[in-house]
Amino acid sequence: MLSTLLRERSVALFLDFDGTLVDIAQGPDAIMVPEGLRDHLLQLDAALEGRLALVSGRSLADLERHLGPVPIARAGSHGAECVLGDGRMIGEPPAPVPQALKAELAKLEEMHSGLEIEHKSFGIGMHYRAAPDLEGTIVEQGRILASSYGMTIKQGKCVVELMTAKTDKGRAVRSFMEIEQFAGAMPVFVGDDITDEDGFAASGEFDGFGIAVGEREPKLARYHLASTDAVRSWMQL
Ligand SMILES: O=P(O)(O)OC[C@H]1O[C@H](O[C@H]2O[C@H](CO)[C@@H](O)[C@H](O)[C@H]2O)[C@H](O)[C@@H](O)[C@@H]1O
Repeated sequence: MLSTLLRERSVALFLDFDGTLVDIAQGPDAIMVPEGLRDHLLQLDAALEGRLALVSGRSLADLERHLGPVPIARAGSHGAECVLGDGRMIGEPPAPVPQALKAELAKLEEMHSGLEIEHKSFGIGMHYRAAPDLEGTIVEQGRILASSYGMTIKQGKCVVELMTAKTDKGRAVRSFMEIEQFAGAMPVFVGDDITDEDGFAASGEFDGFGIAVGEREPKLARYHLASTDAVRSWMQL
């Protein structure tokens, strides 16, 4: 339990969003945010003296759309945008998504029924959860587009993402750990997807560890929680 850990160590807690705090749904906008989650996060942040950070593949604007304003540290777009609880930004924001790419993706979406394009502040999500057979095609198209537009490609659960910045969740953890309020604490990163492995690895660099959530076989996590419900129970203070 987190409460036991907090009695022993000064902890910096990094929480992924989709698949960790909220259940995976059919599309990016179909998620159901559990009642009381925002208040629970605020309580946790207070108990951790500001050393809680959300680290999501979603943009910060999208996180806020689902959670409401959350004055806690958070990283969006896989670490491309990091802010502290008081709104101070860490680093520079990356480049926006090129218009020409948006136009190509609109055509691709028309061609493939079941493909959903998610427009994010600094990236694009190509979702194929509604048509899993499209995986090969979408991965291939993603590689071609990433190379033509000089973008970084990432794969997650039924999604191929193109990012304008070379970034990952490990970079977000390192950025926060350099800030005074996080420095010296033991990072614990909780996440369910492949992209969370970078967060697990970075936590290890600071003598911390990762906790994998759900059914995916993790590579670098030390512990495991079965579901988002289990995560929320583990986080009870
Ligand atoms: O890092 P996360 O907070 O876990 O965000 C990762 C991606 O999550 C979202 O996509 C995933 O969740 C959707 C809703 O449950 C699901 O339909 C989709 O198949 C998943 O890949 C989000 O839409 C992406 O932008 C995030 O990068």
